[in-house]
Order: sequence, then structure tokens, then C-alpha cells
Amino acid sequence: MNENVRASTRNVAIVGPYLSGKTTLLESLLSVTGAITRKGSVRDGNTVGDSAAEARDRQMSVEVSAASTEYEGVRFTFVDCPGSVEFAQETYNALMGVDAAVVVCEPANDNNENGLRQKVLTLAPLFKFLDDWEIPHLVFINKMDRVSNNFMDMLHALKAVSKRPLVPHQYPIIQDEQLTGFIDLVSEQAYQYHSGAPADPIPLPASLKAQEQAARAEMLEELANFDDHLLEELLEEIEPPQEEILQDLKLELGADLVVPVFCGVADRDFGVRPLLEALLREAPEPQDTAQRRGLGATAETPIAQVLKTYYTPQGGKLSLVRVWQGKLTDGIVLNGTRAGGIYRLLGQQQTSINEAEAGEVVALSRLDGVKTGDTLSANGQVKELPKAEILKPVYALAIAPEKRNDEVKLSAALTKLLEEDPSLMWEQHGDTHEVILWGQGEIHLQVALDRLRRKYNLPMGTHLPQVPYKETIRKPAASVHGRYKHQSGGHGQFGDVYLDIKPLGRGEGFNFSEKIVGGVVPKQYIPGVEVGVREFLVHGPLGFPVVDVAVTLTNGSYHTVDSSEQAFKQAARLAMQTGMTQCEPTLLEPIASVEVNTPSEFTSKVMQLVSGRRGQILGYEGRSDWSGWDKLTAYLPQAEMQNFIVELRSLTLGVGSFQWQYHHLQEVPDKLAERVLATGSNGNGNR
Ligand SMILES: Nc1nc2c(ncn2[C@@H]2O[C@H](COP(=O)(O)OP(=O)(O)OP(=O)(O)O)[C@@H](O)[C@H]2O)c(=O)[nH]1
Repeated sequence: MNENVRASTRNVAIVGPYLSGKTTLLESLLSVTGAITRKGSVRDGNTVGDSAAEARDRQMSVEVSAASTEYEGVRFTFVDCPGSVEFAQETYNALMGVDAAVVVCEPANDNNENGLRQKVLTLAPLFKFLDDWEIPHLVFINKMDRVSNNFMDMLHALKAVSKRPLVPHQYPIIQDEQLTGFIDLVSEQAYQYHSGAPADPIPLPASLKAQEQAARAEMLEELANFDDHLLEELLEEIEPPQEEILQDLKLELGADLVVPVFCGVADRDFGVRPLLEALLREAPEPQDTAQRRGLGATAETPIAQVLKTYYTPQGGKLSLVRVWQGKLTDGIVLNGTRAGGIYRLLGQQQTSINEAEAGEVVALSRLDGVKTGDTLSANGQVKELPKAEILKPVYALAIAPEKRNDEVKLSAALTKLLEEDPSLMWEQHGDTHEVILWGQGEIHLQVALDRLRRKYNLPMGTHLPQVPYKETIRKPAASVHGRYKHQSGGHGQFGDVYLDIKPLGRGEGFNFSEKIVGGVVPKQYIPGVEVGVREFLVHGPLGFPVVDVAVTLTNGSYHTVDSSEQAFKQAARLAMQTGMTQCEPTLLEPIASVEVNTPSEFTSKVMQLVSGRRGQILGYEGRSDWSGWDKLTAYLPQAEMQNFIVELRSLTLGVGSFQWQYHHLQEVPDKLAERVLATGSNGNGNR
């Protein structure tokens, strides 16, 4: 029975670049399968896919949204993914749990080489992910109502960003610049579209015969590359039977060897049924996906993986999971936590069910402590399933609750936000004490801030984070004197020290030593001297933590009654105060080592961007694992990183990305240091 249930399920992610029509396609799929009776629109904010308030406000998807429906007795669970690069983590997490993905894209407006290239480049990172993880996928070229026929041009252009060959499955029929139907290249049957009704078979238009044959030949040749029998038939000019072509499409799509391409107009339901048919007949079944992942199709131990975590506006927690193996039953305990309930989703609508079979994508409630990406099992001891790499944060804002008493609530709310979205991060900076929220871009953080306000009643103020400058010294100072003498009735206070202060090499930190001879500073007071020095160095003469300095206690004196560790601490601070100003204090800034990934055609522009931001380019090379892409390495001052991702994306059609990590401290150039010290700003938006 298990087998049957699994075989009658398909889990399909709807992915693609920003605004290509994914949510609209989902709405259409749900409408033609009868899951919804009235189609919503993105503009009216009433779609199933964009039901979260944050998505409606922006008319864009900001998180994945799952919706189950039925078609021809098969349960389809579609996962509508956001297209914006800033929410790519959502898409990647969801893709780990589906059987196939539909890549929705638009044809190019300019049907010239440049226009096509630009259009397909926006798909490159997504295709790379699908190719790397071998996730079977098909392409739906949407918005075919907008431009005249460039279906095959678009398909050919897409080959530049796909490792797998693209195979036309349909050929569009365009009359008077309007898409009116399509030809199925397997059956060579033409169809005419009708709004709100299935397409009708029509005779194949004679004017399209030649193009149709060329497209069909292209499909067959690509399929034959993986099927010797078909190849022989083609060589011997034998017409292959339709069943054989369909069988090849199924096998080769299922093994992620080819990418079939469809077209349509999602907001008029054109091309949506043929797409569903293909998903029904050609997309891999859940047990095949499980087997390819090395999971037992018939094994009983329940194993599931969390694809997405939601905290609902009512405060409940829902974990969207893919059941890989076994059966989830009501009240099941997974990783030590009892699930509150099992639900099928239709956007924000939940339908309670008693159990979920292997192969299904369902939501579980109240799995406290469980995060997106986690592997769940009854004993909590199975091997972690592979999960999408967590994107490193590239954009930061300092945040503070508008109401002071909310500080305690904030960390609990941030923890929940991070459970929902692992590409967010937060920290309380050790030097600046600011709470920094890190993420993938401006909109990503704005959405997180909206959630804090809406769901957790935590309105937040934001500002650009301070650059964690430090300071050091350029020159030594010898025998700087500090004497602390205080008489206030009773016991006095007396400490007296001489210190040598010396600059250390970059990165050497702080060093304290002593060369006291003859007990002029008794042993028990020396720790007090070190504490005094350290405390002083927290705020150097320029106002920043001091690093790369060596201090040696060389001499001093004491008083048998009035001396104490405390007095020596004060004496050391006084000596440091006098001494450090003689040492030419100088400002240091953090430098990050960055690795930028960009399509090669933008590499020179990216180099200009990096140099224009005081970056030091270390080199660049073509990526061995990504044809047409370069990896550029550089050192970049952290003070210049605030909007770096924004500019990088605007130079690279949104696809350039970078990773960074702190690398070293470096002296701020004198002129800039003057500006930072005088105005608290480097003139680049950062403080
Ligand atoms: N002309 C035309 N417009 C369409 C079609 N499909 C969608 N749109 C419009 O394209 C815009 C974006 O549609 P969405 O469905 O929100 O796109 P999306 O890919 O889900 O967007 P994100 O998830 O935010 O990336 C909306 O204004 C839709 O009405 C289509 O087939 N033809």
C-alpha cells in the first residue's frame, strides 16, 4: 500500500527568477485542478502563494509557500519559491525535498543576442544549484503573450547556463503575434488554447510544419544521446514509437539528464494543463527520488526533513517536511519532540490529516527546537540528510527595539526568525555593543524587521552598523611615569610605576611583561599594573580598543602601608594616559578577505568596483566548476562593505555574489582617518 500512496504523489518546486510568474503559475495550477474555485492575482494580493502579509505588501514572494492539490488521482504538492536572490536560501532549502522543479522564466524582450544573454544569465545560479544537486527539472517559458515568437531562441540561449541539454517538448503556435496554441512534439498534435478550458486538438498548421520538424528533431537527437536504441532508429530514419519517446523523456528527466522545455501564459492558464500532464507522466515519483538519495523506499523507520519553518501570525510553529521514509502518524515523536498535528497546506490554509506516507510533503506543528534543514526521525539518531549550504550574510543593519524594555523579548524573537530562515544571522558586537542583523540584502532585512513588528510586536529602529575600528601606536615610549597618591584620612593610596610602551607587529595583540629588580614593585601588586594597562587599552586615545602593543613594567616604588593592587592599577592607567599620546596613536580598520563570483563579462566592472572601494585585488580566475564565471579574490575594508552587495548585484544583473571573512587589521589612510575621527564617518555611509 505504501508503494501505491507514494506513487500517487508528486512534489514539485516552482522556481525561477524574480517576477517570472511563479506565484501566478501556482494559482493557475490550483485553479485548473480545482483546489481553488476563484483565481487570485498577485496585484490584488489574494493569491495562495503570496499569502503572507510581508509578501502581499511587496507583491513578491518572500518565503516558500506550499499548496497541495489533486490531478487525475495523484496528489501534487507544489512549493512556490521566491525568485529574488535575497531569498535564495528559501528556494534552496525547499529544493532539497522535492521530486522535480519547474523553472519558470520569461522570454527576452530584446530578441537579440545581448537581450537573450542578459535574460538567461539571471537563471544561472539556479541552474547551477539544480545541476549540482541533480534535481530533475523542466522549464516553463512563461509570458509568451508579451513578445513575438522567440521560443527556440530563448531555449537555445538557456543552454549557455545549463549543464544539462534543454529539450523542446512543445512548439508554440503564434498568430498575429498572439500565442494561440502549441504543438506537442511527442505526438505532433497541435492544440488551440482556450481561456478557462482545456486546449482543443486542431490540425497542425502547415506553415509551422518545418519549424515543428526541426524542433522535434532537436528533441529526439538530445534524447538519443542517452538511448542507443533511439539513436539507431534515428540513424536508420525509422520513426520511433511515441511510447518510446515518452519513456525516454521520463527516464532522462528522472535521472536529470535532460531538461524538457514548455511554454505558456500562466495568467491565462495557457500551457498549464500540458505542464501538469508532463509532471504527471514524466516527472519522477517520490520513491525514485528517495532511492536516488540512498533512502529505503520500503523502510519503516520514519525519516523526514524540514524544508521550511513557519511561525504563524497566531504564534504557532509549523515545520514543512518531506517524508523520506516510513509513515508519520498523529502524535509521532520526532527528535524527542511530539508533533502537535499533521497538516496539508494550501498556502496559509491548513487541513488536518491523521498520517502522512513516505513521499509526501506535509506540515507538522509544534516541533519545538527543530530548525529548517534538520533531519527528523523517531529515535533522532539517523544520519543527517544533506542540506543546502547556508548562504553567508552579505548585508547588515544595526537594530534596536523602539521600546527599551523590549530588549529581552528581542533575542527570543530573533531565534525564531533564524529558525524560519537560516540565511539570517544576528550578533551583539563585542566592541560596538550594537545588535547587528545580518542577511542577504536590504529587502531581506526589511522583511525580517516587518516580521519582528507584526508577529512579535517589536518595532525596531535601525541604523548602519559602526565599523569596529581599533587603534594602535606607531612609536615607542620609554619609562613613562604614573604615580597615584591619594590621602583621605585613614589609609592612603600609593602606587608608582614606570612603563615602556612599544608597538607590536600587526596581529600580535597585546603583551604585558615586567622587569622589576629588587622588589621595587612587590610581586603582589604587579597584576594590578597589568589590569590597569588592559583597562586603559579598552578605549585608547582615539576612542577605540588598542591592539598590537607591548607594555613592560620597568620600575616603580611602593609604600609599606598605603600601597595596594588597586593603587597600582590607577598608577598604570595614569602612565598609559601620558605615554600613549607620545606613541603616535593611529587608527586601524578591519579588512575582509572577499571572494566575488561573477559572470566573466562583468569581471572588469567588478574589479573597478572593488578598487573604487579601496579594495586590493589579489587575483581572479575562471571557475573550474562553473563555465563562464570568474572568481575574484581581494582584500576589502569592512568600512566599504555596507552597500557592496547592492552595487555588485546592480553591476551583474543581480547574479554576482560574494563571501567574506575577517582577515586582518590595517592602518586607515591618514586623510580618511582624520575624517573618521572628526565626523565619526568614513563618508561612505558607515560610521
Ligand atoms: N503578461 C503576463 N504577465 C504575467 C504572466 N504571469 C505572471 N504575470 C505577471 O507577472 C508579475 C509577476 O508575477 P508573479 O506570479 O508574482 O511572479 P513570481 O515569479 O511569483 O514573483 P516572485 O516570487 O516575487 O519572484 C505579475 O504582475 C503577474 O501578473 C503571464 O503569463 N503573462
